[in-house]
Amino acid sequence: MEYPVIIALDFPSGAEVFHFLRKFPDEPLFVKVGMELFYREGPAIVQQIKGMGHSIFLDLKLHDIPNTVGRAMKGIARLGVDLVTVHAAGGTEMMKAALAGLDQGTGAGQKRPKCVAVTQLTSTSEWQMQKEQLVLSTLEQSVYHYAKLAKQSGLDGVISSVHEAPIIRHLGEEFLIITPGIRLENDDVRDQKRVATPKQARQSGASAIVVGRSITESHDPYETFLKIKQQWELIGV
Ligand SMILES: O=C(O)c1cc(=O)[nH]c(=O)n1[C@@H]1O[C@H](COP(=O)(O)O)[C@@H](O)[C@H]1O
Repeated sequence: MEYPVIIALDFPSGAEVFHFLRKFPDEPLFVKVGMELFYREGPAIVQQIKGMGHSIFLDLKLHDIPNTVGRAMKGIARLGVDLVTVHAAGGTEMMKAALAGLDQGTGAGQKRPKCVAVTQLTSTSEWQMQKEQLVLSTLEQSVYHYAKLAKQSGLDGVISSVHEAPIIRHLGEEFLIITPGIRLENDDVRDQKRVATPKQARQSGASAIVVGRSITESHDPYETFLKIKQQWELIGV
């Protein structure tokens, strides 16, 4: 992807986002607006960040009946974002409805936002998945199964941990594999369960990484961002 390091803007308010973005030089970034920020600030925050020249991953992880998801995606496409998410657990009918909604909401001459499916969250362990979701396969099998359903539904890719990226890559070079749960060597894992470094992500065939707190809570976010980008770029593919 053009911008392989996506910064998760997990802040409680727009004011904090702009304070954070001022620490970066004037260059385009790929940033993720998630539920915390979007539910507080609404669609205006998307327009404001877009106005600064950044690409936007609007991560609202839609998971509802096909009709509702399709209609919601129609509205989301009108925001002119670059990437959106659904939960693969919503099923193929729902994922197809999401794409149809995005197509309907994309204006003439605009690009349809890319749509990727969350497989198993990186905060889920295999034990949890088996006990709480009653999915009695390995975690890798579940993620791969969801990735195949996403592909069959016509989606552009998936979100998974770095650990499942190599097997998902069998679904094709063009299929996007976006991997959160990224930590630098000595970082605290916190609520994540399946983590990896940027270097491991690149080596595993990920298309891009999502990094939140390692950058947002760093004493020098821009320097940490550059360090992560460098780790990514140093690995040949
Ligand atoms: O869809 C996501 O972006 C996502 C999926 C997933 O399985 N795990 C996951 O951590 N994320 C997001 O990636 C970001 C990770 O944040 P940090 O753990 O602070 O790097 C958060 O914004 C999560 O919402």
